Amino acid sequence: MSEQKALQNVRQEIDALDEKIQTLINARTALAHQVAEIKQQQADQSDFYRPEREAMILRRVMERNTGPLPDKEMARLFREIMSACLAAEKPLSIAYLGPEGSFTQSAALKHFGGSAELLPVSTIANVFSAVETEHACYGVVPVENSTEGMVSHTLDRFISSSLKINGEVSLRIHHYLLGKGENLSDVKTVYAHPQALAQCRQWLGDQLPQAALIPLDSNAEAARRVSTMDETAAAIAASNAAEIYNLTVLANNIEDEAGNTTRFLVIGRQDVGPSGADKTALLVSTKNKPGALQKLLQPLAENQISMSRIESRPSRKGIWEYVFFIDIEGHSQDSAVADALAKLESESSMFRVLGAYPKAVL
Ligand SMILES: C=C(O[C@@H]1C=C(C(=O)O)C=C[C@H]1O)C(=O)O
Repeated sequence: MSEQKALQNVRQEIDALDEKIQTLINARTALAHQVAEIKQQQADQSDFYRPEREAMILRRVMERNTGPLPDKEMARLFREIMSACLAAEKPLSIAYLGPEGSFTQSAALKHFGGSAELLPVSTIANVFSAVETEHACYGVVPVENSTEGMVSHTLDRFISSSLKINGEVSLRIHHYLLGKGENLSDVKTVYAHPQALAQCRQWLGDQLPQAALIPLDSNAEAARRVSTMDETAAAIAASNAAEIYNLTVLANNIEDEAGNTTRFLVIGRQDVGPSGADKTALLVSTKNKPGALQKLLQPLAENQISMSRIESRPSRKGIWEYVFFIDIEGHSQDSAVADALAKLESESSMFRVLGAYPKAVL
């Protein structure tokens, strides 16, 4: 058989498979439609978007995958199929810390897929407000970076908000230096979010020791601003900002830490059920007396629940009063967790479950 003929045969097989895949995707969409109809009839009008169900589906896709397509790639495709199925029933609007081209946009896309309607919002506080006022179904905000630690604006906003944490997204962060010219040596001023400036501190010190470093609200805002300036200005931003704002890449992967990762939270108004691999976030405060924090955390140790993070923030109610943000493994409805939380609540002066949600899958 000639090579040409062999190629033709394989392509015919691909075409036949594509047809089957397409039929199956439409059959799946029809089933998702049935689910939506049942949900519509229910008295409590339960939420159309179910993060725990989606997480379980994606984990199962990865578990049963035998390749040759890698697990993550396969899960990404299913992420898109679910995104499209859901959008056919109820388009989800997602407010995120913009502007367009921000890392938070990439996180929102990674979590909700390409069929969600993404709404850029200018501050973290406004992402919360957009969801609180029901202008958006969900919101996405950064919460911590592996190099620079927590994003305090996000934690603080939870103190005054009744929104829940409905999910998390983990995103590997690569920073790019974007400018108008061709040469790094022309750059005299670098604009970026303070976190990005901090994450690239060493590189900037080595490569651009004379440059002025100007903090702005976001990296995408820095890229937008630099697009209106001359070749002496540069921005630190994500690679997609280069296309959006028509800038050239002067240097890539300029972050100091090789594993630089940011964690984002999905915020919403619903309570999410257990998915089998979950986290619970708590907001607690305790009386300011010796040993109080230790006593507060005792029930977690007794129930063998691991705490993955604890942050303290001023309560803003009185000076030297603090609240604690605590992340634990497991879902607040799991019996060992529920038991520990009941004890923890009785030891605290303020106690709230900020959310129980599936661990990031992708
Ligand atoms: C179909 C459902 O609703 C939504 C769509 C899903 C899907 O396409 O698989 C999964 C969970 C929900 O976000 C469901 O609840 O099962």
